Amino acid sequence: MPDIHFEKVALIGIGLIGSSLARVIRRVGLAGEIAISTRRAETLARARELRLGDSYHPDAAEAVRNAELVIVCVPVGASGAVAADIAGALLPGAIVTDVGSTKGSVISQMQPYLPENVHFVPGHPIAGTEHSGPDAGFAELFEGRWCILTPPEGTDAGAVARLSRFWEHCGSTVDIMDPQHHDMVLAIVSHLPHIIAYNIVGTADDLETVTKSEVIKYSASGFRDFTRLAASDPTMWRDVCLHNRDAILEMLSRFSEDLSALQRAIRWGDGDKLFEMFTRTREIRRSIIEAGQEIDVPDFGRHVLSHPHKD
Ligand SMILES: NC(=O)C1=CN([C@@H]2O[C@H](COP(=O)(O)OP(=O)(O)OC[C@H]3O[C@@H](n4cnc5c(N)ncnc54)[C@H](O)[C@@H]3O)[C@@H](O)[C@H]2O)C=CC1
Ligand SMILES: O=C(O)C(=O)Cc1ccc(O)cc1
Repeated sequence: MPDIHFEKVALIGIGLIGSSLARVIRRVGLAGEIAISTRRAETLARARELRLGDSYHPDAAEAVRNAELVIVCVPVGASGAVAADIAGALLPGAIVTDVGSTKGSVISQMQPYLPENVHFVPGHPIAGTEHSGPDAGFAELFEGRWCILTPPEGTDAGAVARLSRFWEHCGSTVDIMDPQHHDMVLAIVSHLPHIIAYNIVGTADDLETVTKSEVIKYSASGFRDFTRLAASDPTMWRDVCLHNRDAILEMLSRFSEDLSALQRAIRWGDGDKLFEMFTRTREIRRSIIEAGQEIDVPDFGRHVLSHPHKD
């Protein structure tokens, strides 16, 4: 039995992250009841077929009624609308959290709606795949991963501790961070790589001199890695770009400057510069592996490619 237990947990949004949470909450025994709500009737029906929860609600406010823990698992652009929907039905003393990839924007969208008598502790599991929808989730997703919490100043320490313990039972290690800092860090380590992947795959697709079938046929593992990221959910990544705009633009402008320097070194045949740079970056990879962070995305969800998800 875990040392933390919620009588009722409500999951709003039941895609990759929401359904992974439902599975691990059930497996570990973190809740007496799992209530699920999501926007589309088909997705809710699929969650029911998969037996992800104990109750299913087209209306998010119904799902959160009497829930001690509410986890909002929707694309970041929808978090304000969800907060508006659930605000009037929240249990006094409940913990309200989310899993969004951006934090500053989620806080500014949700906080104005939330009553004073709930504990708002925004969160972000640094764990995911390129798949989406309720079929894509798996209970092990959060194992050995970080989860960042960004509680606003003055948040009740007991609520932060309870939510931290919850994520630890899901297999994660928790870090507490300022939301602005979170958004800057994630812009470089997660958002930019996805944007670069979308861009390079788009560039390859637009080429006139190289055919699409050649791109597919000869794609070496480097290009394949980009195609995995570029297959990620368009709604989710549109929202990330729109909702972490400043940090992403800052990182993109640094990236462009460095790319220009690289371009110049190639144009002028400056082998020393190229060698120096490629040697420096190699060290980062080595440090990641030494820190035990080099975990390939597991194959658990791959079969869902045959179940295209429409959300
Ligand atoms: N996919 C990933 O690798 C990761 C995603 N995240 C974050 O988790 C959140 C959810 O992402 P995924 O589970 O991957 O997305 P998903 O596309 O698999 O699932 C999203 C869910 O939200 C529901 N939804 C969309 N708009 C809604 C609305 N207005 N009201 C109620 N439900 C709504 C959809 O029906 C679906 O059930 C996003 O904020 C994303 O930034 C965080 C870490 C990793
Ligand atoms: O699939 C991958 O490689 C990811 O990077 C998953 C991911 C996507 C978004 C997040 O906010 C956190 C993790």
